[in-house]
Amino acid sequence: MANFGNQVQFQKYRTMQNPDPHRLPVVYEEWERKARDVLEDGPYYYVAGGAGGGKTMNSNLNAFNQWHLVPRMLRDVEERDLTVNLFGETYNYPVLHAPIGVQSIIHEEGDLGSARACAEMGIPFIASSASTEPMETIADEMGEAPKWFQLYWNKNPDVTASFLERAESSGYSAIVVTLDTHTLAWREYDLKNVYLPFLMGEGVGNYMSDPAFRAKLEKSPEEDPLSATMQWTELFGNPGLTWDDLSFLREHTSLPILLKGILHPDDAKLAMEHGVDGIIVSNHGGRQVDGAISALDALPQVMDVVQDKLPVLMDSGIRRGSDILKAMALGAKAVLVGRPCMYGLAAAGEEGVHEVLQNMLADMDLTMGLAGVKSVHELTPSHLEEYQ
Ligand SMILES: Cc1cc2nc3c(=O)[nH]c(=O)nc-3n(C[C@H](O)[C@H](O)[C@H](O)COP(=O)(O)O)c2cc1C
Ligand SMILES: O=C(O)C(=O)c1ccccc1
Repeated sequence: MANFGNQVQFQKYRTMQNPDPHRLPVVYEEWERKARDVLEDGPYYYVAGGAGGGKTMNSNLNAFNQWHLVPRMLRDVEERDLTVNLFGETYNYPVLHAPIGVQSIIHEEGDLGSARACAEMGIPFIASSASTEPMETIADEMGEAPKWFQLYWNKNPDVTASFLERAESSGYSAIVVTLDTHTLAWREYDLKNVYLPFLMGEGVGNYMSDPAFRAKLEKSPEEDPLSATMQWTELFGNPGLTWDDLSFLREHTSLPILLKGILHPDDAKLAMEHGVDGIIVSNHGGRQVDGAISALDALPQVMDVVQDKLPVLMDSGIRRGSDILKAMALGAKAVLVGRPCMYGLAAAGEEGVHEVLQNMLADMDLTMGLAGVKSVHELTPSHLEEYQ
């Protein structure tokens, strides 16, 4: 059987016989442009904007240009292997859908459209704590397909414990704890546009449906949505947490725990000392600390500390197939794709997310083969040259 990339590529060239005037973009930048065309300023900049002046958001992309692949020849790359194993599960591709909140502001299909696209491809969908649909609805929509849950660790331990218990009992197989967003950063465009989706009741599905959250309210969210939203804003983030608090999570879940937002090698060391199961090197797509190190630049330093003791994943800046290969050559076991999926969702709902992921993986598979690499497991820094 032909490899994934060849199949997708051939299927596209074959449409030459009957061209579709409404076909979806192939060029990545055209997805961005399409999203800009269909979204109002508020939601568009909520997705596309970064913290402060967007310096880190730009460095995330530029960092990939610092590294060049050095292709090797005559290495029998006829049958290529893209599968990865994480926490005892084998996944089709080294790619996961990044946790993204408030997807209802992007397209009416929202979280469920993205979740279905991932389910169809066997790509783990990381459901956000800030999804508009409750995690159980997303899980039902996905059936047996792989799914992880992202935790925003809030100020109320009962609500946090309840989220963990709900995630485990509704079939999620890992917990991603996002540490870099205990407070929303200074986001110039959202402030300019006076745009905060939660105040309009978007992205709060897990909270409004949570028994521990509801127990704290005088009136139910159905009776008094505004008070419930105010309660949410007070509870959402917990800037007071420390490393010692991690034991609380372990007590409330038996699932693997990954920490998302690690950039400093000393934090990677602390993560290992505190017994977590995985690390995600990320700066949240440059949406939190403007001027922060790019995620790709942080990766080698984290790898020096972690080596192969824990799986390290990364996100922030993955746009094309070669980006995935570079991140993996520097040590990432898999990558998370964020904004590109949202541009796909904006342009064409579920079909758009599917298309964006499929194109990126086809590009990755073909590029990998052409670089002389037969399996994602073979990728090492020896496939790269740093541009001085
Ligand atoms: C609109 C939007 C919402 C996001 N919401 C969440 C979230 O709820 N939880 C989370 O851990 N990360 C969230 N992220 C960060 C992503 O998981 C990921 O780290 C980031 O998008 C990677 O950067 P990139 O998309 O530029 O590659 C969000 C990102 C965007 C663009
Ligand atoms: O906007 C974000 O980056 C984000 O992570 C978030 C935070 C709270 C709710 C929804 C999304």
